[in-house]
Amino acid sequence: MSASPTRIVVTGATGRMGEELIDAAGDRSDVLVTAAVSRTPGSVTAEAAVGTHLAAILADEDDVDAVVDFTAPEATAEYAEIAAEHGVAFVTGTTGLEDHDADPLGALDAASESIPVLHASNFSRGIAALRGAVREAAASLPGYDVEVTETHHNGKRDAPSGTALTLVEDVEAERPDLTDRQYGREGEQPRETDEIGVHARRAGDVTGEHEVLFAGNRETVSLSHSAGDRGVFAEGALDAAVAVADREPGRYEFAELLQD
Ligand SMILES: NC(=O)C1=CN([C@@H]2O[C@H](COP(=O)(O)OP(=O)(O)OC[C@H]3O[C@@H](n4cnc5c(N)ncnc54)[C@H](O)[C@@H]3O)[C@@H](O)[C@H]2O)C=CC1
Ligand SMILES: O=C(O)C1=N[C@H](C(=O)O)C[C@H](O)C1
Repeated sequence: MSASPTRIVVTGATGRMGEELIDAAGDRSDVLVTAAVSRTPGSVTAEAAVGTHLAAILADEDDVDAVVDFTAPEATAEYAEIAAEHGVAFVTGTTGLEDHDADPLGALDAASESIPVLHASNFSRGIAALRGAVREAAASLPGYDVEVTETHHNGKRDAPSGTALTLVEDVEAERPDLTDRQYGREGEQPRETDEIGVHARRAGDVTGEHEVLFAGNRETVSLSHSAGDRGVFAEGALDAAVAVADREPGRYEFAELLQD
């Protein structure tokens, strides 16, 4: 007999990722969307309870295992706290959390004292593999210039992307000499050796592209990833929800779950 499905609540349910999560969950037997939370109008396709407030939904719904959240930093801060109050695991892919007034990163840390919490700037397995390759290249190409470029659809709110910032951190971990993040360039600005360039492009309906370029010693190495559609992220987030729902309270990493 198969195990019972992980019961999830999707926030931001009428957003691009919310819709994708509900679609992807509909094709799986290991997750069940029991409720959808949306503060903006739109139709929710799941046969699930629909509400505007996560707290009310969690008070009404029994046996929810995890909240899966792709919204906005202020919402993620609020929802993490509510999930913790109800003892429900919290999986979020929201980006732009750094230096935000609502302190979403602090809220995730606080919530992780009582529930499992997993935040990933990118839930694609391809990006998890790219990160490993980037760390390896950064370690074995000392002194090379590094430039990170991302391209996303014109509806994206934050820049640079959360994934680009994660890739920059991966490079910096191996290259402590790169202390100056250079977000775009203009005017007279010759490149300094301690710079790591970070560039964001917004155009049309591009799902998400990332490139890390290493250049030096008369050669270039380019490591890149392109997401074909948002289902890639939705699948990874649902895998994460299934994997962490029953774990001990704490912070979890997407890459570590892929190794289990
Ligand atoms: N980690 C990953 O793999 C991925 C992360 N993302 C991130 O997920 C987030 C959402 O992306 P999309 O779905 O494209 O955005 P979207 O704009 O299509 O949807 C956002 C949803 O959040 C809701 N929302 C926004 N502000 C809110 C608030 N203050 N309170 C309650 N609900 C609120 C909106 O009503 C909407 O339903 C972004 O931060 C994006 O960067 C997107 C794709 C993949
Ligand atoms: O907003 C998006 O669309 C995406 N956001 C994430 C990010 O900021 O890195 C992940 C993915 O690239 C799509």
